[in-house]
Amino acid sequence: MQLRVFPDNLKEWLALRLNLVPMPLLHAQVLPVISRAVLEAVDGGVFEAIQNGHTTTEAIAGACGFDVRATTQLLGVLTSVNYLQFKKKEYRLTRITRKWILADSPDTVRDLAIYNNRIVWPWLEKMGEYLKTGKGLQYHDSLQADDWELYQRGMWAGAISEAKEFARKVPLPKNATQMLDIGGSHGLHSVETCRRYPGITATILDLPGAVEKAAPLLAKQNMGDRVVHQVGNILTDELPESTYDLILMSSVAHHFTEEQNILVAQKAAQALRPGGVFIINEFIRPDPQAAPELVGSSTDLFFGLTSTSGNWSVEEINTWQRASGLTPLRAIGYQAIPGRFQVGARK
Ligand SMILES: C[S@@+](CC[C@H](N)C(=O)[O-])C[C@H]1O[C@@H](n2cnc3c(N)ncnc32)[C@H](O)[C@@H]1O
Repeated sequence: MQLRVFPDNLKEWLALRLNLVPMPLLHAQVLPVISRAVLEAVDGGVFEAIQNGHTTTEAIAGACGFDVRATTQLLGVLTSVNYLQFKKKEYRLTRITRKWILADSPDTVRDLAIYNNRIVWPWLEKMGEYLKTGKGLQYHDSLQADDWELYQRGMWAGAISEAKEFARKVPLPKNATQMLDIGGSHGLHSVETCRRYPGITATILDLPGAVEKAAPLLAKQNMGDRVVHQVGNILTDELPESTYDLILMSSVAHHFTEEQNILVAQKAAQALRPGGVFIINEFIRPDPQAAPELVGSSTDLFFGLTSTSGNWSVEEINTWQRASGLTPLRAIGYQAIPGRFQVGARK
């Protein structure tokens, strides 16, 4: 996937073709403002205010506790990116905001936006430092209790759009019964897998701060004993031998160094039953010689900054799997999330 600018008319088309438009200003001036405006609007409840009938600028400002003039400017930005429509002095939600942002939509990414607004945004200011030192943050070591809650809710919102597709496509061995979800947090991948395959039960292994705040999210899924949390640290804890048919590690490899990922692959290999499958579910670092890809590249830098690691290529992941005695399977991409793959291997 790529970010493109579409001209509104022939004059603009020509200006773009002739390289007369200073494109870096789009990235340097326009996009940072749009990003922050969207985050503040979600966090401030602009879209829920409109859903609840506050459709004029004054009413939206009143419902959100915002200044009227500043709200006019904010709503202008949101309308320009098709998050809102403006007709007869009233704002209306669009299909983007109704499906993806409203708190009561089953597809909402709202909590990820709130996490990004409150916790992640200040991290981005450290990018210059990261580029000089190569040392990013290790945020799992420094999150406070309230941050853990925003983090876990954010991860839940980020996983909603892929969890069903994960379960539909996962190369599950026949007669599988036991799943381990390393760093599984909210457990949505396990929940959707267990819903699709009634014979399976899942254990979600995660750090104490995560389990404490993710437990209420899992409880809402009403899975009872079929999906349970286990407090632990995959880097220091041992796994039981020949126990699991499916071991998933989703969005965790980008936090770990190569040595740590090799260690996890070895632990997973010995914890799988024969025929069992180990899946690393990740954004993949694009090959710079191939076509540019927006999601894989931006998440690679983001995870470098926030975890001093980053995305890995399919080949790198397969190398860890092979070194642990597993046989790599064909990587499976997502329709819903560009740049993201299930990179599996069988014992
Ligand atoms: C980015 S979240 C991914 C959550 C979920 N798997 C998903 O795909 O949405 C990373 C998770 O890994 C957990 N984690 C990080 N280091 C870990 C470790 N050493 N052992 C177990 N879990 C860990 C974090 O607490 C967090 O819940």
